[in-house]
Amino acid sequence: MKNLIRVFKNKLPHVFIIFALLILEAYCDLSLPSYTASIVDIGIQNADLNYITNIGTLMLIMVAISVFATIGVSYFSSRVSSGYAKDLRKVIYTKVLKFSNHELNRISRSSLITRSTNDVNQVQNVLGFLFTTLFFAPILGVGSIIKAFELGGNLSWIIFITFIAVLILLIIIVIRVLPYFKITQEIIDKMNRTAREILLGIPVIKAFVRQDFEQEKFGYVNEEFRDVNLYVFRNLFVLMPAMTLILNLMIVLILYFGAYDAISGNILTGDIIAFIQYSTQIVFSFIMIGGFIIMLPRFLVSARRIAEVLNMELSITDGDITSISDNPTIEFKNVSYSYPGSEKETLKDINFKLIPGKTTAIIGGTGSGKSTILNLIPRLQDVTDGEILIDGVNIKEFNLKVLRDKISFTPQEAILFQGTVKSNMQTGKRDATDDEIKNALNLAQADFIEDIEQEVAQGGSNFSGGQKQRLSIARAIINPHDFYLFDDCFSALDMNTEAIVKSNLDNIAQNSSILFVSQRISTIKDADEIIVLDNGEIIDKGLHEDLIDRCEIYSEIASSQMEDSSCHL
Ligand SMILES: Nc1ncnc2c1ncn2[C@@H]1O[C@H](COP(=O)(O)OP(=O)(O)OP(=O)(O)O)[C@@H](O)[C@H]1O
Repeated sequence: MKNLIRVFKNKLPHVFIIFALLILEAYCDLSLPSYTASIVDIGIQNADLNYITNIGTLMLIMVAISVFATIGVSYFSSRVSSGYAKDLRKVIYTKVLKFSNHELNRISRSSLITRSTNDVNQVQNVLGFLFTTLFFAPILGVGSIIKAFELGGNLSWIIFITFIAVLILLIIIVIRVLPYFKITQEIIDKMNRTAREILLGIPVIKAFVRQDFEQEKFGYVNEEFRDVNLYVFRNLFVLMPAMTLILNLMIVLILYFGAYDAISGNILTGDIIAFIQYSTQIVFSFIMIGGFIIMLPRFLVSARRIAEVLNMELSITDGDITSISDNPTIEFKNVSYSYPGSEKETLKDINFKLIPGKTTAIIGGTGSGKSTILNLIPRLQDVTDGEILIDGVNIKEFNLKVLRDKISFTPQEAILFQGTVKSNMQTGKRDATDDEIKNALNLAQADFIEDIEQEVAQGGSNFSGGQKQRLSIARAIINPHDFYLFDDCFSALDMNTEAIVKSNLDNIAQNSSILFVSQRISTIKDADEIIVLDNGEIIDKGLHEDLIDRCEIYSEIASSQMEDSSCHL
């Protein structure tokens, strides 16, 4: 929770203003019943119109000040709560951007969305409520109790009984709904996850005619959410009528016993009216505090879920070295890797070097660990054993930004962002000029782009798979880097285009290290070193011609591709 409080610190000046306004509001509200009593007991009793007018004017002024203070409180509390929600969302996203795959596996992406939207909203709502009620209720409640006791000591027991009744009611409701607040947030996570999966899988769902099944799946979560909400609100809805009943019973009791006291001369009529007003204010304070107590568990559940994100220990930490020499060598030294929670080693004792000016390629069957090797270089995940060295220094010792600035990484899935072709290219080079963008598009053979201001839909859904690949290659080569990592991102290019793009790449990256991952022999056959990976282990390394002769797996892949696609090796 410390992180949540830290974010709140800059809101404190406004909180003090709110507090001052609340005291002003409470002072005005507390003075009104006394004035009413004076009008009844002095003004009406003595038929003194002048007195009634003076006190009445004073009451109007108090009401005006109270209204002014209420408006001020609402204004500042909405400023504080919505500003806090904005700051929270910002720190959550800043933190999430530092997450490695390890952290993203621990808190799912759909849960991260719920936490930064719905959970932050819950915190915002409770915060707004906190200022307008919880701060105000004790001031008004305690003030009213003092005033009520001053007026009618004999009737004070009625307030005590009312307090006990309200307390019992609140305890019953809190016990009944408390466990359901956590469940509600978890069901929202589940609903987001299901909806996201269905929306992303619409083409597959349609192709396999699975609409009914998916509808049923979503319907089930939806109904679960409705049932929990219904239960919670059914309990909460009891609160208001029950509170009104208690309030009315209290007024009847005061009138009944107050009448006895008035007849015996122990209390004045005006004081009974004022006593009723103070007692009503006391009950309203209880209601406000009760409402807050009911909202509190929901707030705590959401706050804890946000704190879990903010407190998440990062598995990838920054190193201190802030410079890397030009065109360094990367060396994998006895590297092994296991995914968190998996007992199996995905990579076992990997050794190879990326040398400036040379092209290295990795080939291997599905799931052999090719992408995992690539992810280790920009430290998207860290080795579990062994080390990766840059010019002899462990990559963990370098500042992450400095390290990643050296690397151009193109993942297997071509990821484009909503915006324009230009904005996507500028992800590769922030200040890329139009000419640089056009040149990169040209080198990547993305000649289908007529205008760099052309719109890119979310996820690049308005481009074909092959077009997306070319755009992501253009983005990767727009800025010179020391290392170019391509994870199977030539697979949708035809042989001719692939050859042109690779030759362009060789020209612009003459002194850099290039690492290709591919399942296609045609992509890798010209590499200076080809690494054959099988089941997480390097089974051979060398040139295409040598591997064809001596490596059984490599020659099998090569011959199967010759048969399948008449590829000329
Ligand atoms: N996030 C993950 N959590 C657990 N296991 C994973 C994760 N990602 C990959 N793996 C496992 O690690 C192994 C290697 O995966 P990797 O993606 O590196 O293979 P690959 O050779 O690139 O496969 P492909 O050619 O299909 O892209 C696979 O068995 C896979 O199941």
